[in-house]
Amino acid sequence: MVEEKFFADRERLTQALTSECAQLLQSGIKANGQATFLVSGGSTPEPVYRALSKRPLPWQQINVALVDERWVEPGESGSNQTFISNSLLQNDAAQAPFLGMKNAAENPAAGEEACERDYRELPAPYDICILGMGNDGHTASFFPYAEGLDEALDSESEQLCKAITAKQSAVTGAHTERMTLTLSAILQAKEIKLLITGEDKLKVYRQALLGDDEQEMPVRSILKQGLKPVTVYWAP
Ligand SMILES: O=C(O)[C@H](O)[C@@H](O)[C@H](O)[C@H](O)COP(=O)(O)O
Repeated sequence: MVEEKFFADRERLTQALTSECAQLLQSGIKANGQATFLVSGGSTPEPVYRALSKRPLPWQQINVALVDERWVEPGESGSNQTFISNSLLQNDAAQAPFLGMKNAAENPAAGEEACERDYRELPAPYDICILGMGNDGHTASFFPYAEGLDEALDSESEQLCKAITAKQSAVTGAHTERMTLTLSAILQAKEIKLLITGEDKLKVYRQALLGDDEQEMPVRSILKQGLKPVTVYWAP
């Protein structure tokens, strides 16, 4: 259940995805009085967030929440909370309620319970979940062979948030301690949108489609789950 939307350039991808998200959030609000928008960090979705922030939507009724986070304080390098504040939560969207993952605990494992409590308050099913993918085949904070990955990928788990210790790599840098939504939380989204750009990531994506080992390429857990449709957005 993977639909591919491939574009000639990034501008067109941004325009199309921005309009789709705006429409989906509006229909969520129409149906339920509010909507939930799950957002990933990363450079790929940034233009979409910036464009969406200028859309005159009823942002007070749109709950924005993180898909994953590095265990750093807001304002420090790598903070997805800060990235989302600076990209999406600007202009009209500055009024949107926001839920982050980083809390006062010393590390993600110690912060997992409090994070779980916070996310239980988030209205579900979620309207949209935006995911990215790294060249190592990770998505959210599902990193290859990470500690906590098996539990995070258990689609029958009732847990929404999971602490992850990634293996240090060029992709993680120093930020190996993470919090992530679990696969079962992501599958509570009505729309899962995986954003990738460039030829290298296209190759990684195609390679992910060919195999089954989720530890090796955890993005497979999203692409191969067969429970919820996933749309892959790509531009060169
Ligand atoms: O916080 C993050 O970095 C993410 O949530 C992560 O999963 C991201 O989506 C990919 O690493 C792709 O990142 P780029 O879009 O920067 O390539």
